[in-house]
Amino acid sequence: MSGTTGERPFSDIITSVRYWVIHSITIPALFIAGWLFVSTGLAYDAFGTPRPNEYFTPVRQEVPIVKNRFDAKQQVEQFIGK
Ligand code: HEM
Repeated sequence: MSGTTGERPFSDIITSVRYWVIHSITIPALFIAGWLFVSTGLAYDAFGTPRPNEYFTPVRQEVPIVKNRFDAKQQVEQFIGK
């Protein structure tokens, strides 16, 4: 038939009981997993994002702007006190 890819239509899937048996668990589970990922602080460690109290250190009170593109890695290591 023209105008169809032959896949099961979304309208059929999301009105089926089986879809909701599965996804009434998986959708909230994904939401809660995301919430915990952020609230436990794991996201900071996974992505290396500074925590709110880690932007400045006792030895560096100015904003950590990378100014030399060729020594960027070394500059970042100085900023984080390595
Ligand atoms: C660990 C998480 C998930 C698992 C294990 C899972 C599992 C499944 C399974 C087994 C099906 C086939 C269902 C059926 O034919 O009755 C399905 C389809 C589908 N799921 Fe999930 N699901 C998960 C998360 C999600 C989330 C978060 C969304 C979106 C908010 C989603 C959207 C869909 C859609 C749109 C389909 C239909 C896809 C298609 O056949 O074209 N799923 N999923």
